[in-house]
Amino acid sequence: AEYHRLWPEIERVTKEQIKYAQMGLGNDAWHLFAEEGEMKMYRREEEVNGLVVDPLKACHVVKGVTAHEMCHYFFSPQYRYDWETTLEHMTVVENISDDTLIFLQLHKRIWPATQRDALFWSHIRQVPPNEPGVRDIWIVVNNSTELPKHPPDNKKCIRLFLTVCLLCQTIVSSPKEGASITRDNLTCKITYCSVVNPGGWAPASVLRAVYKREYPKFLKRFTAYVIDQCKNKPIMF
Ligand SMILES: O=S(=O)(CCO)c1ccc(-c2ccc(C3CCCC3)c([C@H]3C[C@H]3c3ccccn3)c2)cc1
Repeated sequence: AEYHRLWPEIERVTKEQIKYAQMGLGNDAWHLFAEEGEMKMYRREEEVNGLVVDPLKACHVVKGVTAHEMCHYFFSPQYRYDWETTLEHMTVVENISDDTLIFLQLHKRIWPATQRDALFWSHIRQVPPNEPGVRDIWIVVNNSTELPKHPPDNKKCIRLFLTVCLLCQTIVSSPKEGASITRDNLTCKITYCSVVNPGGWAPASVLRAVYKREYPKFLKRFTAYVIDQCKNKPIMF
C-alpha cells in the first residue's frame, strides 16, 4: 500500500504521533484530570475558533498482555462494538492494506450536543524499541480524512475531526530459571493521545463534561476487554 494516495500522509502523521506519544508530558502545562490505579489522564484546555479541542494524553500500565495484542484489539474492526460503547454504527469503507483501513463511525448522540460522525484512516505498525528493557513497541494511529464518496451529511450529523494514537510498549520480566515466559511476566505500558475537533459548535462546558466522563470510562473498559480476551490465549508478541 506504499503507493496509495494517502501513504505520504499516513507516514508523516504516524511518525509525528510516535514522537508525540514518546515525549511523555514534555514541558507543556498538562492538567491531571483523572487518576485510577495505574491510569493517569491529562488534558490541556485549547480552543480553535471558539471550539474546544482539548488535547488529551493518558498513561496506563496493564499486566498480562503485549503491545501487539493491545494494538490488535484497538485496530481490528471485528471487536470494536465490544469495547466502544458510544458507537451507533461503524463500517470499514476502504481496505487500503492489512495494516491500514478507513473507518466511518456514527457516534451516539450525547445530549445536548448534536450527533457526530467520524471518517478516519487507521494504521497499525510495529516500531523499533527506543529504550533498554522494552521488548517491542506497537502503535495504532487514527486520523480523520475526506472521501468524495462519504461527504459530511450536515443535515444528519456533524463530522468531527480527530487525531488519535495508541502507543504500547511490551516489558517482559525474566521468568524463573529455565521456565518459559507466561502472562505473569508481561507488562504493557500504554500512551493514548487524542485531539478531537468536534467539528461544529457545542458548549465548552458540555464537551469538557463529556470528555471528563467518557475518556476514563473508555480506556478502563478497553484495557479490561483486551486482558479478558487474551487471558486464555497463547501470547501474541
Ligand atoms: O480512540 S478512537 O479513535 C476509538 C475508535 O472509536 C475515538 C475516541 C473518541 C472519539 C470521540 C470523539 C468525539 C466525541 C464527542 C464530541 C462531541 C460529541 C461526541 C466522542 C464522544 C462519544 C464520546 C466519547 C468521548 C471519549 C471517548 C469515547 N467516547 C467520541 C472518537 C474516536
